[in-house]
Amino acid sequence: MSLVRNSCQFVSDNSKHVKINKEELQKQVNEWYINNKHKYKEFDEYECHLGGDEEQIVDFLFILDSLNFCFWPQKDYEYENLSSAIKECFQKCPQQFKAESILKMTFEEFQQLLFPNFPNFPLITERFRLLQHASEVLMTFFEGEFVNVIKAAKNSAAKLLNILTTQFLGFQDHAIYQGRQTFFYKRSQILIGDIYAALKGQGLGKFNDIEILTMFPDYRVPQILNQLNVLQYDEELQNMIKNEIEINHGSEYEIEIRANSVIAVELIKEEFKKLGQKLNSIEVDWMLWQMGEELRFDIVPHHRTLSIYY
Ligand SMILES: Nc1nc2c(c(CN[C@H]3C=C[C@H](O)[C@@H]3O)cn2[C@@H]2O[C@H](COP(=O)(O)O)[C@@H](O)[C@H]2O)c(=O)[nH]1
Repeated sequence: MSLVRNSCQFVSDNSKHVKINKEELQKQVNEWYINNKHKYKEFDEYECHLGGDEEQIVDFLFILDSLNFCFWPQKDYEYENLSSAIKECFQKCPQQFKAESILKMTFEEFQQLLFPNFPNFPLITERFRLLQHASEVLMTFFEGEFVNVIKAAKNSAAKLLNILTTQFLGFQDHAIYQGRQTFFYKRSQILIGDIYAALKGQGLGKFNDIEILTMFPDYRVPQILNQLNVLQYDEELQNMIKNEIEINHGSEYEIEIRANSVIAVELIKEEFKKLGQKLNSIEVDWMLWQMGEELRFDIVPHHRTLSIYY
């Protein structure tokens, strides 16, 4: 995706607080390659829980990835908890998350469905607002069906990304760095990646240009890259993260962390290619995200930014 790659490259070339250690990166890729770390776990969690109905699976992913952000402020509730809660709703009553039903849903019903034990879950009112907004867009432009958004993209990931980031406010994940627009598009790209992975590139999951997606700049992948010294932070930034001091959305720190994560994954992909292992950026992402998840209690803390984008 040239918007994301090109704008993140500019940030990486001009970063003051974050540096990519290319030697460390090469060393890591060789280690991962030898230990087959790039054979990431296939994500087939969806089918076994949603009976393989592809429309229901993409509806589930649209809801999930409209809400898939900022879990860190709340202990004992992570991505997996949200994924399971939404899946349970779909198993009990798939109509509940159709756009028409969401527009009739009260905030209390929403909170009870997805965050029953956390009435004050971080950004919970934002999550409800984003879901209602997305439902209004589906009703207004896509006859209330997310599957019509996918069909409008005609098997192009680039087209689907463009529709998601132009029609849905919640997916407009970009920032301004030294006056320039910098694109990340984390949740819209992860939504496309999830549709592709869950449907194994078939049917509604068939994209002729899936390789245009970049990694999904969240807070877990930079965390593992920092732990492995692939991403090096200046002392001030490293101390803020070590002391779990919040970093503002849109700050140079935050943008440089996210943009250098995007570029580091591109460089990792190139190193794998030199070893004869062709991977898409999303496959490198999944490998790193799973590593970060597994090690999350034993590695340096991740950066803490309150955001609806990741
Ligand atoms: N870069 C990247 N970020 C990802 C994911 C996922 C999970 N997705 C896969 C898993 C199964 C499905 O097949 C999905 O493909 C969640 N996140 C982000 O992490 C953060 C959540 O972390 P914690 O607080 O520990 O739950 C939060 O920002 C969330 O948005 C990914 O894959 N890549």
